[in-house]
Amino acid sequence: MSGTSTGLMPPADAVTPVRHPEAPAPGELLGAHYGQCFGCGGGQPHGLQLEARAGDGVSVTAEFTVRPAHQGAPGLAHGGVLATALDETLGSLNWLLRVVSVTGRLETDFLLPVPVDTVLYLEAEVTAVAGRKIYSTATGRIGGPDGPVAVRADAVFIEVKVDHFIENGRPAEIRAAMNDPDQIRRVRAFEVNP
Ligand SMILES: CCCCCCCCCCCCCC(=O)SCCNC(=O)CCNC(=O)[C@H](O)C(C)(C)COP(=O)(O)OP(=O)(O)OC[C@H]1O[C@@H](n2cnc3c(N)ncnc32)[C@H](O)[C@@H]1OP(=O)(O)O
Repeated sequence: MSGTSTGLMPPADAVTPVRHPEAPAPGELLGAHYGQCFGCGGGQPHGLQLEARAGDGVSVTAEFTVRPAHQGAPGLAHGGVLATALDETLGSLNWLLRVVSVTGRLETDFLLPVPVDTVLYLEAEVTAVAGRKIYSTATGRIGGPDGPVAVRADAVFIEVKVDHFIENGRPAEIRAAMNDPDQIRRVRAFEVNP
């Protein structure tokens, strides 16, 4: 059973997550955090183009339709693509906390095969916060939002500053992002202290 790895257990001093007062309202579409993101960007034709919405508390929902480009076995989604869908949904929780964080650890259970053309109904929530560590969990259901859980994950995201991307990203893409007013707006929208 998942959720028991040492790195995924919140420490004793972890606190309950708090939804930022300026977080998008429940039901609001969050939009892509970066147009070239493989998980959510519109600029990646074979990407997941996952659309997440704010939920209640510190939670989000998202939908992802498995396309032929996402196959691993004939007619079935690749496990890495499903893990990406979970990772992306968990990453969009950043908008609710208004912090920038990156995946530190992602532990995934694959419970049911997911055929091409299936819509994966995803839900994610932050369960605890300890310093820069953000503990979260996600499920992906098939057959409808209340259908059986096909995939699930537990994760620890680590809060970073925007400098994390500027210092580590390839310069060409960083320059392009810094020159894109929409990108700057998006980053500011989920970073309290830019
Ligand atoms: C300009 C464009 C901006 C675009 C915005 C895009 C937003 C992105 C959206 C998301 C897109 C989708 C999502 C994606 O795809 S995000 C992409 C995939 N993830 C990454 O690339 C992350 C790569 N890793 C790193 O860069 C570093 O290792 C990080 C930054 C994570 C930590 O290195 P750093 O030197 O900063 O920190 P630290 O080592 O002092 O650790 C600090 C604390 O954290 C704890 N810890 C660390 N690792 C782990 C672990 N694996 N499990 C459990 N705990 C871990 C550690 O024990 C310590 O705890 P404590 O001692 O305090 O108790």
